[in-house]
This record gives sequence, C-alpha cells and structure tokens, in this order.
Amino acid sequence: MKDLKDILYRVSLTATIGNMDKKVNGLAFDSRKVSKSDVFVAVKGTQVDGHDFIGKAILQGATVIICETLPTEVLDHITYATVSHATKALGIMASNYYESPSSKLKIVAVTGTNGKTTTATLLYQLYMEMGYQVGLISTVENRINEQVIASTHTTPDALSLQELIQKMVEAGCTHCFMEASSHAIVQERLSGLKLMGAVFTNITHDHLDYHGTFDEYIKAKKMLFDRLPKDAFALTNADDKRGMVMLQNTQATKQTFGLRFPADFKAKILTNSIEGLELDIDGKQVWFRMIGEFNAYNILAVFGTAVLLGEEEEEVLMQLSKVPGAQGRFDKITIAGVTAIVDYAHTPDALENVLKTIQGVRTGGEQVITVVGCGGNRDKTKRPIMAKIATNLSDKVVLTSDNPRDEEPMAILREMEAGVNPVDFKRTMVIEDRREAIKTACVLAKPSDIILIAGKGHETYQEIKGMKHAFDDRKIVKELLNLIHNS
Ligand SMILES: CC(=O)N[C@H]1[C@@H](OP(=O)(O)OP(=O)(O)OC[C@H]2O[C@@H](n3ccc(=O)[nH]c3=O)[C@H](O)[C@@H]2O)O[C@H](CO)[C@@H](O)[C@@H]1O[C@H](C)C(=O)N[C@@H](C)C(=O)N[C@H](CCC(=O)O)C(=O)O
Ligand SMILES: Nc1ncnc2c1ncn2[C@@H]1O[C@H](COP(=O)(O)OP(=O)(O)OP(=O)(O)O)[C@@H](O)[C@H]1O
Ligand SMILES: N[C@H](CCC[C@H](N)C(=O)O)C(=O)O
Ligand SMILES: [Mg+2]
Repeated sequence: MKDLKDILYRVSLTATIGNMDKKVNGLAFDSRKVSKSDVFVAVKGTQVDGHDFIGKAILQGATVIICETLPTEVLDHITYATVSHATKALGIMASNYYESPSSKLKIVAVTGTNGKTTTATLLYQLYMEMGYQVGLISTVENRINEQVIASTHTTPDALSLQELIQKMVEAGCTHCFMEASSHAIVQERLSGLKLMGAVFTNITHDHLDYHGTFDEYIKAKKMLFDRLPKDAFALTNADDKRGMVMLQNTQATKQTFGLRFPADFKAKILTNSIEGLELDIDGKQVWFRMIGEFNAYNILAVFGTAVLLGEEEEEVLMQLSKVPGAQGRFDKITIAGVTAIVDYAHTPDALENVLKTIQGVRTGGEQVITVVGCGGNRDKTKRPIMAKIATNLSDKVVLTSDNPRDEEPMAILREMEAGVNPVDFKRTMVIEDRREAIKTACVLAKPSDIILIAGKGHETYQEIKGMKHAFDDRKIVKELLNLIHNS
C-alpha cells in the first residue's frame, strides 16, 4: 500500500472532497481493471468518457477518484479530487507510483511520421553492441535487454509506460530508446516522463483522421520538443520542411542532422545499393547494412543521438556498421533469382521512398511488382494517393487488403483504385485476398524481378472484422516463391 499524498505529489488539484490521508493499493484508468483500494482516474476518451465509469470503478473497489468534473452524487467513504487535465495527472501519478523510474536512466524519444521504429531499434542495437543494458519501446516489440515483451501500441499508455520503464531500471538498464507517436503526445501518455533527448525524423501525410488537419498533426509532434527540459537535447532533421519548426519553442539544446542543408551531423552518400549504404560521415567512410537514402537519415539521427549522449564518434560508427536494423523494414528474400522485399511502408511518403530506393538500386530491366493495401479504420485520404504512387513507380501493381479492421475490404480497395490513372488500369489488379495477391505477384515474377510487399512489414496477423488471423508476409512469400519457382 502507498500513501495517496505520495502518488499525488506535483499533481495540481483544483478541489478535493474526503480524506486525503489514505493508503491506496494501485492505479487504474480503466474501470474494468480496478481492484480493491485503487485510485481510479477518469479520462475523457475518443469513444467514451471515463467519468461515466466512476460508479463502476467504486463498485470494483476504488476508494479514490481523480476526475475533471465531480459526479452529481459523491459518496462519504470515497475521496474525490479534481484536476484540469486527467491524462496529464495520470502520467505524473504513474511516475510517482513507480518512484520516478525515468529519472534513473537516460531516455530518448523519437517522433516523426516515418522512421521512428527504425531509429529507436538502431539505437537499441547500437547500445547493446556497445555493451550497455538497454530498453526499447517500439511498434514491433518492447525489449529489456534480450527479453522481448509484446507491444500493443507504438507508445504504451502512461501507466504501462511507467511500469515498463521501472522494469528496465530493475533490470539494470542505463538507456531506453522509445517511439513517441503523435497520438501518444496528444493523449499525454508521456506526461511525467523525464527525457534526455528527443529526435524528429520527418513529417508527411498520415493520421489526418485523428488530428483533423496537417497543422494540428505538426503541433502534436512539436509538443514533444516544447516540453523538453533545459538539460535535454532536441535533435531535428534539417532537410525536412518542418524540421526547424520543431525547435522553435524548445528550451533544450538545439541540434540538427541532414544530407543537404547545413547541420551539426552531416553525411554524404557514397554508395547506395541493394547491399547497403556507404556514407561519408565527418571524413570517415563507413558501410551500413540498411538500404536507401531514407536510411541515411535514420543512421544520422542515431549517430547524432549517440554523440549527444556522450559516446565517442569512431566507436559509434564502427558498432553501427554491424547492426541489422528493424524487422520488416526492407526485409529482402531472394529465391530462384526473384527478390521479394517486405516493408512496413504504410504512408504515401514511405511507399514513395521505398519504391524510389528500389528504382535507384535496379541494375537492369527487372520488373518491379508491388503488392499493397491500406488499413481500415485509419486515414482514408491516403488510399488513392498510395495507389497512384504504386502505379507510377512499379511495372505491375496488385492492390489488396492490409488490415481492413471493421471496414469492408472491397470498399477500401475502391477508394485506392480511384487514385489509379485510367491508362494504368491494364497493369493494375485488385485481389482482395492478400495471400492470393502475393501469389499472383510470385507467378508474374521472372528471375531478377523485384516484388515489393508493402504495408505490414513485421506484422504476424491480419485484422479482419475484429479478428486477428495469423498472417506473415515474409513467411507467405517465401513459401509461395519456393512452390512456384523451385518445384
Ligand atoms: C484513438 C486512440 O488513440 N485511442 C487510444 C485511447 O483510447 P480512447 O481515448 O479511444 O478510449 P475510450 O475507449 O474512449 O475510453 C475512455 C476512457 O474510459 C475508460 N473506460 C472505458 C470503458 C469502460 O468500460 N471503462 C472505462 O473506464 C478507458 O479506459 C479510457 O480511459 O487511449 C487508450 C489507452 O491509452 C488506447 O489504448 C487507445 O488506443 C487505441 C486502441 C488505438 O488503436 N490507438 C492507435 C490509433 C494508436 O494509438 N496508435 C499509435 C501509433 C500511430 C502511428 O504513429 O502510427 C500508437 O501509439 O500506437
Ligand atoms: N527516415 C525515413 N523517412 C522516410 N521513410 C522512412 C524512413 N525510415 C523508414 N521509412 C519507411 O517507412 C516505413 C516505416 O518505418 P518505421 O517503422 O521506422 O516508421 P515508424 O515511424 O515507426 O512508423 P509507425 O508510425 O507505424 O510506428 C519503413 O518500412 C520504410 O518504408
Ligand atoms: N501504427 C500504424 C500502423 C499501420 C500499419 C498498417 N498495416 C495498417 O494496419 O494500417 C497505425 O496504427 O495506423
Ligand atoms: Mg513505429
């Protein structure tokens, strides 16, 4: 049991009712997860309002309620406290509950439309190579050193986040690299977290369904930098149109990276091939296993972060050249001369980058066959744009399902098709079943051709109408290429 007052340390309360000298058990913001003597924090969500579940939380055993507005009926044996931002309060309370874990290790958060998982994972792999104990919080997985903990979100909710960091501290981690999604920033999942630094990769079209306008989306990302403390660093991509905007109001030390504009961390691409990248960084020529110009940016972000955290430049470059990168990001499988690339490109910008990279590393007359879909219950405006990019930059395209979620798969596909130029209809197919779509690409491919399977990367399931079915692009394409080309 803990003292309620300790959990409320630094939370600005606007009013209180009842006994504040209480001992409490745990903390919850979901009434379904409340146990005896817990504090329940009522949060206004996108679907429902947590304030409607205060009664239920009390029935489940909550003895303290933190809320923005008091319920009409207050009970004698319950303590109530009001706050102006329940989500902000939740983060601070979670940090207090777990005894401020983020002040016991160095945390760097990475934000941006694309490249968060890649950058955070490269940092994790680099620091592991350098012999540190390291934590990772990412879309693909969370890690405490070698231990893998399944990930449900790109950035976990405030309570799970503080608990995870506390486990990292317990395991002896000195560093933690994490992704900060724009949803997480707006929903204050990072409230109460002490950061050593934040990195901005880039910003392009995504999530307009949630943020409403591109300006609001930019503001969400910028909030991460606005809230950094003075002793942290803010590292931004100088080549991104919005890179400098991120640093406008930060108190942190401003640092930049880039390939084009003047920057603190600069590189020149010497070789960009299907085998990897050769970069000139500060006069040193180094090979990396990652492919494509966009990965040169990710590498620079990682290099800059490590140097700003106090590592020695040469050591960083030497170790970084060994690391494999994140799963499902430009994963290359070659069978019987056909190369399949599985990539998590699920935004217009990412798809364009990956296809341009493939165009750039093509050596002869290979065909590029792209299999791509768009997720359901997500930003609809990207659908026609992604189909257009796929047809513009590929020889043949198979439009298929991604995770249709609750939407009708064919309705999503019709929205994608609307972006295809009529002159490209002949080389564009629509096959709803993703496995059949991959199979068609494998049948169409001749030796030396390249198949790009975009959108799902590391995912091992397909979500259709609330059900997650086992589905792994990498396994399926391997099996089909072997069946079609090796038998
Ligand atoms: C749209 C969105 O971001 N939703 C997130 C949000 O939930 P919400 O606001 O919709 O919650 P709600 O269902 O309205 O409920 C409001 C409150 O009532 C409580 N409640 C609800 C029901 C009940 O019976 N009792 C109860 O107490 C809930 O616990 C909650 O506190 O807060 C929840 C807790 O943190 C998240 O799990 C949930 O993520 C949903 C599942 C989700 O799919 N989120 C995606 C879009 C997301 O966050 N993605 C980003 C990555 C995006 C990217 O960059 O690619 C991520 O960080 O993963
Ligand atoms: N720096 C970058 N700039 C543009 N595109 C990139 C960059 N890095 C990776 N990509 C492309 O974007 C895809 C997603 O990359 P990654 O998973 O690293 O991004 P993310 O920001 O974590 O995405 P999410 O928002 O889904 O968590 C990759 O599969 C690749 O195609
Ligand atoms: N973090 C992203 C992942 C999208 C991946 C794609 N496969 C999809 O399902 O749309 C999101 O939740 O929007
Ligand atoms: Mg990610």
